Amino acid sequence: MTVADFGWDTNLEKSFAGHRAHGLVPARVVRAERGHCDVVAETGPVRAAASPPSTAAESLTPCTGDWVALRPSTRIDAATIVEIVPRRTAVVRASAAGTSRGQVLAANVDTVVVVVSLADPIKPGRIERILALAWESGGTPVVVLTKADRCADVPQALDEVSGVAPGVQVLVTSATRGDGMDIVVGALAGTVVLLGPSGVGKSTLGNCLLGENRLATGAARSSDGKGRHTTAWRELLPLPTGGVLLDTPGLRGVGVLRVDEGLDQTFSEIVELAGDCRFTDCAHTVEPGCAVLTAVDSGEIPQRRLDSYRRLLRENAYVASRSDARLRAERERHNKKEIARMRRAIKQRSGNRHR
Ligand SMILES: Nc1nc2c(ncn2[C@@H]2O[C@H](COP(=O)(O)OP(=O)(O)OP(=O)(O)O)[C@@H](O)[C@H]2O)c(=O)[nH]1
Ligand SMILES: [Zn+2]
Repeated sequence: MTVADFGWDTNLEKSFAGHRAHGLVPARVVRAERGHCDVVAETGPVRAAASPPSTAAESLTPCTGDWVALRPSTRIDAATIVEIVPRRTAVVRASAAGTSRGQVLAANVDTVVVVVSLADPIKPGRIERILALAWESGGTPVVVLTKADRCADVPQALDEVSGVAPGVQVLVTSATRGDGMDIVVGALAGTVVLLGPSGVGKSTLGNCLLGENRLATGAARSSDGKGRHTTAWRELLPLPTGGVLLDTPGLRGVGVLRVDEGLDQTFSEIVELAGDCRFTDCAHTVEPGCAVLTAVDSGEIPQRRLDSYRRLLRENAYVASRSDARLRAERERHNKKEIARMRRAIKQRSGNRHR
C-alpha cells in the first residue's frame, strides 16, 4: 500500500514540487493522535511525529485524510510531519463539548455518503442536518438508503427523502439482498466517508464496498464484543473499485454544526424562491410579498421544511456568534501580551540608559 492507493495523483505531485526540492516526501494521514500519526508514504505505512509548532502561528494538527509533507528518517518510525498540504475539502463540526472552535473530522473528502435506514421511520430534519454538513465540506453528498428489504413502500420512502435532498443523488440498497450496490459504487468517487447514526448500516455498506468484512458490523460486535474494527489500518481503506473509504468513529455521530453555504445548498429550493421575495432581507416569517410563504401556502414547500431551515439558520447564527466571541477574546489576550512585552522592553531600555 502506497500513496497511489490513497489517491495521490499528478496534480498533487505538481503542487508538491517545492517540498520535493527540500527532500520532503508525500504521505497521507490514516490515523491522527496527539503529536503522532499513522501515515502511508511512498514506502508504505509509517508512524510519524507532528513537528512541534515552532515557527508557524497555527499549530500543526493533522487529521485523518490529510496529505502531509514528511521529512523521512533512516531510523524506523522517526519521520516528521513538516507541513500539511492545503485541504481541498474538510468535514468540520463545532466541537463536541459545545465550544465554538471547529473540529476537522476528515480532510480531502470527495464523496460524503449520508446513510439512511429504511427500516426506521424517516426523520427529514436529521437528514437535512447531515446534508448541510456534507455540502459544507466541499465534497459531493450522496444519500444511500439502506435496508430496503425491511421497508414496505420503497417508492414512497424514496420520494420523501428525495424531497429533502434537492440536487442530491438518492440510491436504494439492501445489503441482505445485495441490491443497488453496483449503482452505489458508480456514484462514489475519490475519498468516501459514510455519515449517519448508529445502526443504519454504515459498516455493512462499507464492507460491501470493500468486498470483504473488514469493518465489524452491529451483529458481529454484539456477539464477539471486540469493538468496532477488525484491522489495524482501520480508518482509511483503499477500495477495490478505486478510491478510499475513510471510516472514523468521530465522524459517525454528527453534533452541532457550523455551516453557511451548506445550508443554502441543503435548502436550495427555498433559497431560490427567496430571490423573488419583495425584501432582500426577508426572513420569510410575516413579510408581505414573501415568495417562500406563498409557496408554503400553496403546498409547494412543506411547512416542516421551512421550519427546519429556520431552525438550522438560528442554530448556525448562535454558533457563529460564539465563535466570533472566542476570536475577540483571543485577540484581546494577544493584545494584552503584546502590551506587557512592550512595557518590559521599555523598562529594560530605560534601565540600560540609567546605568
Ligand atoms: N435487513 C437488513 N439489515 C441490514 C442491512 N444492512 C445492515 N443491516 C443490519 O443492521 C445492523 C447495523 O448495521 P451496521 O452496519 O453495524 O450499522 P452501522 O451504521 O455501522 O452502526 P455503527 O457502527 O453503530 O455506527 C446489523 O445488524 C446489520 O446486519 C440491510 O440492507 N438489510
Ligand atoms: Zn420571504
